[in-house]
Amino acid sequence: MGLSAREVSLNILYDILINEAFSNISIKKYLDEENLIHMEENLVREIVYGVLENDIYIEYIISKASKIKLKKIHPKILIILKMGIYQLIFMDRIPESAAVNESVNLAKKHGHKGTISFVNGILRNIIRNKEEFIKIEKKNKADYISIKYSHPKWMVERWIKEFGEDFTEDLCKKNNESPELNIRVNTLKTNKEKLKNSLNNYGFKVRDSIYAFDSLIVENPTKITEVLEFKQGHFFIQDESSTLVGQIMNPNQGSTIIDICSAPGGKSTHLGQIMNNKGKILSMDIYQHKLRLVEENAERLGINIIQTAISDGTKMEESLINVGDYVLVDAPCSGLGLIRRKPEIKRNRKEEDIKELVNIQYKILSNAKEYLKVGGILIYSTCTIEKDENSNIINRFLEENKNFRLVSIENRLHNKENIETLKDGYIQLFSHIHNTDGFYIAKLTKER
Ligand SMILES: C[S@@+](CC[C@H](N)C(=O)[O-])C[C@H]1O[C@@H](n2cnc3c(N)ncnc32)[C@H](O)[C@@H]1O
Repeated sequence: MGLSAREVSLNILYDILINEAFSNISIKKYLDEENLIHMEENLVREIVYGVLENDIYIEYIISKASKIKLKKIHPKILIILKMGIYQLIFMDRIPESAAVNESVNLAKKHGHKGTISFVNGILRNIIRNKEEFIKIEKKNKADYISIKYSHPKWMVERWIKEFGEDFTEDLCKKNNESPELNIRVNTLKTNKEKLKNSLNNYGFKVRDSIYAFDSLIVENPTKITEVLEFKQGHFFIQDESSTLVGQIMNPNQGSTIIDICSAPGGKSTHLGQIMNNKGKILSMDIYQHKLRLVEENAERLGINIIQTAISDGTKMEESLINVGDYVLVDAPCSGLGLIRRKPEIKRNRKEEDIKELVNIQYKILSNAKEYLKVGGILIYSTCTIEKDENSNIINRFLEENKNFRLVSIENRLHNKENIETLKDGYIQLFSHIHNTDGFYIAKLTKER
């Protein structure tokens, strides 16, 4: 007999929390292995994402309920407890008895007599005094936000300093809500209306996105990659924010584009689409295995003007100097704009990483400027909301390169709702304001 939904959830969470696996990859791997019915797959996703989103809060509850310190609890038993508490506190549709019994069954399989009564005791204690356990006794707002919305303290403090308390609370709250899936219509093969109709016929609920011309939002996307239109390359899964990069660059047909950090090819393939598959795109990345994804995606989408090349963007490629009509730096970044989709970022990302990333980003940008022809367009983008990785980088770059300036992107968005910086040549998107991933895009030109 195959594994139960909760056993699969335990394996996935162990993989993510202990082996630092990525949630999307681990979930796919385990769900592909087990043949769970649709409802059970949904339960797995709900428990896995729920525990990851609320990890700090759940640990806070355990620390109040357990005499044994968190670090002393066996990792598997701790995850079983977390899953049990998530079901008890955050899920309405699971009866308390089921949450306890299923957790005790898991403890029987993975622990011993002592751990069984430990799990049983803690969960029953929480049921008896729920209100007491969920109460957050913190006077300091940063501590409160950190526990309530399970974001590490350094992140909350950084954001409070940057954006203020209310903004940070709204952002952290939104980060724990499940995002909708966005797809980009491949206009080389179909159009928005045609694709909408086909997807509606399968029962998918689809609506237009706000800012991007070629994006659609799918409200019930389960198994969308199994439809014929996906296999035939009629669409690509890509957040609206990321689709705006190509839209803002808006390259002319026949141009030469250098995409320095291109894998898995979301933006390169979109640029190929905008250029009507005419011109040349050099898609580079530091990882060979990731470049294979660029090639696979280009093939599925019917784009043949992409040439891939392995290259470290921090090192100068002399052969590319003055070659690009357009250069894209979609830089490696802290990913703090993607927490809704990858909640494990909250746990794995460390504050010290940001400094290191800024160095890499600036080095890549400094090489990128050499690859651009005079009069060409340079786009810098990230999926983060950190000022150090975004506007601070661009301001420093402009300070040190007087031959570059920001270019207005006023007519490049379908809608201007809540965006006031279009004229200034950049945008910073936030999940709780724009309902997209947190994302930064700046458009610059080389004047001489
Ligand atoms: C934000 S992702 C790019 C996403 C891609 N542009 C897309 O739209 O699908 C950043 C990429 O930078 C690559 N990368 C990291 N360090 C790099 C470096 N030093 N040089 C070139 N690429 C690098 C990573 O492998 C990753 O694929």
